[in-house]
Amino acid sequence: MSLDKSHPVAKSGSSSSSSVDEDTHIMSGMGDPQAEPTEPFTEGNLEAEKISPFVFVLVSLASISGFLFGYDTGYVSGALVVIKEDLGKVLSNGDKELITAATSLGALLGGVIAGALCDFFGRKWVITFANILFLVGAAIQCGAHAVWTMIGGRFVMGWGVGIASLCAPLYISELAPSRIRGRLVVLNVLAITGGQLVAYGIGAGMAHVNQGWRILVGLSMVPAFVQMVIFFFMPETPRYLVRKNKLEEAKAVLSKTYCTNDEALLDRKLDELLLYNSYNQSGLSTTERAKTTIRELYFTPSNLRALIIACGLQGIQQFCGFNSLMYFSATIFEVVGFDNATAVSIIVAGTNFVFTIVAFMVIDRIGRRRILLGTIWGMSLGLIINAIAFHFLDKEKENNPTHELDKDNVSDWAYVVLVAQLVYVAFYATGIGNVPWQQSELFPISVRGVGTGMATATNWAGSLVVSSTFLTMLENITPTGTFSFYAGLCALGQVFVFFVYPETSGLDLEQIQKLLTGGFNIKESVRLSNEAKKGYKK
Ligand SMILES: O[C@H]1[C@H](O)[C@@H](O)[C@H](O)[C@@H](O)[C@H]1O
Repeated sequence: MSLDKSHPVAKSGSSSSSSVDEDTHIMSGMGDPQAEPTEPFTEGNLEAEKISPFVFVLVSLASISGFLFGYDTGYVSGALVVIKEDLGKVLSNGDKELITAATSLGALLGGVIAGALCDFFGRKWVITFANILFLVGAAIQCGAHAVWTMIGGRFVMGWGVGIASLCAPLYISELAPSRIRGRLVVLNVLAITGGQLVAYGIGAGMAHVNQGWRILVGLSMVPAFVQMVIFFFMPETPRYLVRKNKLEEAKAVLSKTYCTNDEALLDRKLDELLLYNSYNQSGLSTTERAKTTIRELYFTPSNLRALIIACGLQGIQQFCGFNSLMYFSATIFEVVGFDNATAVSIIVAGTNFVFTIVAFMVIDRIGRRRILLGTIWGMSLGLIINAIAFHFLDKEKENNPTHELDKDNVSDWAYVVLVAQLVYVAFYATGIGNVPWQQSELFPISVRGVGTGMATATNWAGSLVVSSTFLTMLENITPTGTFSFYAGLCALGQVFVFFVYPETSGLDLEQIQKLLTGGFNIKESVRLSNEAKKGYKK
């Protein structure tokens, strides 16, 4: 198979002057570092061909991982309320925190190693493995009669959540045709937010059922089992197969994901994948491989840029404080005086879900960067209004200490809190709630596993910090102080996105990695993205 030098990816000397080649590709098989960001896709390119419905089937099945991520992080808030003395004693706040945090901690550890596992065993087998962890974790919890058994079960499940949170979007983005890659990854986030919503709903339904929380946990085993069985029959991604030098298998998967049997087009795509995805580390010991990969991640400037963007976006997603709402919204609404706080918190989860659908519809058309720049400021706005409303609520309470007990007379400021939080959630779900999960597209295959592992770990570390400090912050610096603090962090996030996040929508994975050579290349990325979109068939 010959390398087609006229192909945009292989061609050099295009118009981008910003893409000077300062990067040195350490490993062999990494493609021509002199190559510039590429031309838009046109006729005669596989990316311009029709997309097979088969892709949607594969992606939907992979998104069961997202559903489990959402369900397993979501059911805890409902379960904690109804466990009562089922674990041998009344749960203290400390017990509740440990039960909640055990999953985030497991996910943090799972996220760190998930990328390396994916590179070693293949994407599909790691997703299968995550399901085993989901099943074992759920079984331990269902049979738990002591707090520490429950914590152990949540911890095992957390490993599954962390691994799946990296592996499912990685699988999807490596399989997806460029023009709809963003949407397909959002489909997984839609499954996450859907899983959270379902968990809240079932949790509310189980609220008065004796030992109902065991059913709530046990139900999570159904999708885990189904996905585990199905994944035995799923294909690997073409990019992973190329990496493993299984070219015929890669070509067979490509011909299924695009509606074409055109050998020339398929070969051309394979050439392009080979240029960027074949990665020869044979002959190196495991330690040498690890060292080389880490060196390549940190010392190749384009990879370091990818890492800064990926970790930065995941950091913003968590440190904007969203999960404190996700986990504690019922508590907040109870404090501001709503009678049916759990029902109100379902509205928060529902808004998160609905606006992820909005993201699904616009992420490839409008683009990741523009969506983020158009939404993060709205999160700050929602948080500031929230902070102001809490200020006046506190004033009202000072003036009328018995007001809190008067459930029939909810203050107007409580409604302002509700609306402000919904505004915040809507902006979050349209943008930063899903864009960071596009992380795989930033890294070349040689460091994709480790790079996305670091970014996923940043996400779970952020989630752990925010959820374990939120209640203390409310107490020590008041709700007004807490929400103002998060509003400030969102503003910093907006600045970060403006300066370092290039537009990646419509670009091929291989184009993006080229783009990050020589700088963040924001202007060039916007130009390439616009041209790529023009080149697609209607
Ligand atoms: O993308 C998801 C989604 O936004 C969830 O609602 C949130 O709980 C997760 O932390 C996040 O990673």
